[in-house]
Amino acid sequence: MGMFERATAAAANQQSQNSSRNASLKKQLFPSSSPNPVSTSTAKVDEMFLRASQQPPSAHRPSQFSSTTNPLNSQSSNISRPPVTNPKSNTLSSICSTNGSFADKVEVIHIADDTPPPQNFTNEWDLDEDDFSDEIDLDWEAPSALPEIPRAPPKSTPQISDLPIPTSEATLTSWPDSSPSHFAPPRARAQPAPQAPAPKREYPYHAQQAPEVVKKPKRELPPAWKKEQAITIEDEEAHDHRGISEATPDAKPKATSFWDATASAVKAQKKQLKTQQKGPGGGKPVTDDVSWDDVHDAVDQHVKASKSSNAKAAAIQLSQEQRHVKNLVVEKGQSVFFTGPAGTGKSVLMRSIITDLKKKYARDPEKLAVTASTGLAACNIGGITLHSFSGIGLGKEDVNTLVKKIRRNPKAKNRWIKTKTLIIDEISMVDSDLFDKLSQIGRILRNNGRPWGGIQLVITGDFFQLPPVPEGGREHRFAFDAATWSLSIDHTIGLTEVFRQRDPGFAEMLNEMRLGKISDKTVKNFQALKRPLTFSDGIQVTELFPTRSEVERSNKARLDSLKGSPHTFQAADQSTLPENVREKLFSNMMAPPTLDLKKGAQVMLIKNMDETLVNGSLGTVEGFATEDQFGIDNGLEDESDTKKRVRAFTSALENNKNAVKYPVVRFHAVDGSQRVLLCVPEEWKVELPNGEVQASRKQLPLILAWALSIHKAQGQTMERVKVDLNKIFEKGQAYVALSRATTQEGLQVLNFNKTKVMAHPRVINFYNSLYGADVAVKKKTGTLDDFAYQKPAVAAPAKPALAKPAAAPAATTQRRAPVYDDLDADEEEAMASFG
Ligand SMILES: Nc1ncnc2c1ncn2[C@@H]1O[C@H](COP(=O)(O)OP(=O)(O)OP(=O)(O)O)[C@@H](O)[C@H]1O
Repeated sequence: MGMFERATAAAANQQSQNSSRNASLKKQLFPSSSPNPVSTSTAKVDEMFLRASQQPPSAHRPSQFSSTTNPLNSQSSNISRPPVTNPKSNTLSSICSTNGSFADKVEVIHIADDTPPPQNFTNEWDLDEDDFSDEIDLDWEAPSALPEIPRAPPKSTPQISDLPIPTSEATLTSWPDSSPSHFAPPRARAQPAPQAPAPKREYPYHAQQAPEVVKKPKRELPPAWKKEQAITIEDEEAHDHRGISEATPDAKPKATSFWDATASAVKAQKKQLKTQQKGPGGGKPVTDDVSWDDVHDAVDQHVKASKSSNAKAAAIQLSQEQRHVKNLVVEKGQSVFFTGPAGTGKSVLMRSIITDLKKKYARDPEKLAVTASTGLAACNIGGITLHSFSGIGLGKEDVNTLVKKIRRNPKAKNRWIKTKTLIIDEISMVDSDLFDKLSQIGRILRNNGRPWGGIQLVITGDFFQLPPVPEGGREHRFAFDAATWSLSIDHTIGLTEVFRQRDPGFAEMLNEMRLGKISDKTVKNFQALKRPLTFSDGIQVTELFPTRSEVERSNKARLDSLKGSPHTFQAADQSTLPENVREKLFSNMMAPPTLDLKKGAQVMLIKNMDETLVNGSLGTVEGFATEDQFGIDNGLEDESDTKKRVRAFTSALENNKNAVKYPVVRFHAVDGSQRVLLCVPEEWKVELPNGEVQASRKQLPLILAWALSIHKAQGQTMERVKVDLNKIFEKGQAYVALSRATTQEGLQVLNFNKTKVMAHPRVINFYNSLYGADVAVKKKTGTLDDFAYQKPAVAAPAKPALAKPAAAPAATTQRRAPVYDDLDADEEEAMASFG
């Protein structure tokens, strides 16, 4: 009997043992399950939830289902978002320098420099086996038989309820949508002294070659501004907010200098200065593109950003169920698959887990491999694709051929041997064949008969969201269909607490949609959302489309309708990957290779800047300005005539027409305020686990945002969304698209039709093995309180059902030994794995 047949038989056997427990299982909403049929686990899981519910609601929990938020006042779930712990969050610097940007013609900015790639830039690429043709293992053959994969052993797997509930409220994690770079330790730069006016500018690229660039004069206002404004403020309240809300720090002593001033004091100071400078024609642009208002606002935001970066970083506190999962992974070393509806904090949790695992493996970082099914998802968590990690290239060959290929690639082989914990994000887009192949490859390369050669797996994703790209028109084969799926995972855990949508009614509608069981009431509610949305701040809803071409067409048409010539910003890319792979990788990065912008263009921020300007924030381009217009150290420190200095500053604005002009964007921040920011280039990197950079792109952290693809929207939280269901053609698309919205007030749905909302039947079956879909629809968004409330009604004998393996019921009849014959030669599809 072959290995996989044995695995299948084992699962079938287990399934039959557990079948009697199914009925009671289905009464449970999102139990934690384990392949280990330990009968006592259920009670303990229930107790866990009971304990959880008996604890007073913690501060981090949303006022769950208690109020409907309005995108206009932004009292949304995002308000409580903590700031990003981002050493670069206040960086408004640029590495670009292009002359002639004031020319009144089409402007192409090449965000490039002549800096050679960083030293750790690698030219290794695991896909091309020819690159490693002189390897020693050419004649190696995989062993014909490996030890049998152990059947779900009667191991003493700790049950979730056995685990100590982390009591520390100090479970900190960075902002969920943080760029990978935000999790890196800050680059070496001087800690600002207590009285330091502002952090030094950071030049990500130049710093490596030209340290003197870092020593460039600080970005600060001319001293004249500081002095004059500091001494004229008498009353913080007596100022004009110009409609821009701003938090005033608690009980701060009266400011004595500009940089020590409270935010509102700064505002008042600038108002006074503005009044002086505007003169009778106040508000008129002082350059072709940017008005004084823009400049003042941008200075203001720069001050805020500086202050916030120095302030103590706030952080999301993980919920109790999130902490449980993290504990299982980090402390207990268990292989875990955690799933849950959109917005339940899977990404937040995964980032927190990665942070902790990085600490755990600080001495040997290569023990941790962070991967995702697609390049986009990988970029979002600072990892690489699963294909890239494993060194299988397109992965179409059979296992033995792939093993040989990896053995010829020392770095890939090393990764397989060294990795102790493998993170896989967006599992919904991983194909079952790939999962089985990698599991088998791990066994062979690590000479360990356990699935994946004993590597701890930490997997997340939601199978109701975008599925794997179908190959050659055949049916989707999900990772949970893999023969080795349930054997590879100790615990399957469903997160239940929805953070993104705080309106219980809306969360309920989405949950019905997710499960494909939509009540008439929900149909009516969705149909009522067809009304057009208009917002007083002028920022329009972002329309989500299934295809990239629709997105490009829509954005282009809107841009063309604006007056003037576009300012074009070209990305600066670095990579030594083979051209086809590089192209695919770059084409799937969030930051575009070319970005055309005009005054009036609607844009979305694609990096976190601080606590309220985050990945996903929408804004409008107000104009274009040079960096120097926002921070000039013009050597006037010693002069005493402040008015003269102000005039000098004004003149500097006029004279800096040779510097590159970047977009000044007025953003709709997540706290409901409007904030203006000069957007300068940022950098994105794709790195191997050992820190080697495979590819990097420098580009403005902006995309046009009248339209966005559903693929790129996956994982985003958006305040204003428009979806036309007539355009939807794939299962999961409608759910992904609609579940991006935080509120109904910020969602417009055209042509809502029940039949357009397609949940894959096998996905439904799979989740039915975790909880009853009927129960879930009724319970909608389950909470820990729901579990506690249910407890008395659950008969004690039903408890053992929770110990059932996650995928057994759905997979038993469909599970099959993997067939590794040549798949359809669809290069394009396979390459999609890289993005
Ligand atoms: N413990 C928490 N406390 C407060 N807010 C949270 C918490 N966890 C997540 N959030 C917030 O919920 C929103 C959704 O989180 P996240 O993107 O991690 O969800 P997700 O499950 O990954 O969603 P999707 O499946 O749609 O990608 C974010 O705005 C995030 O800040």
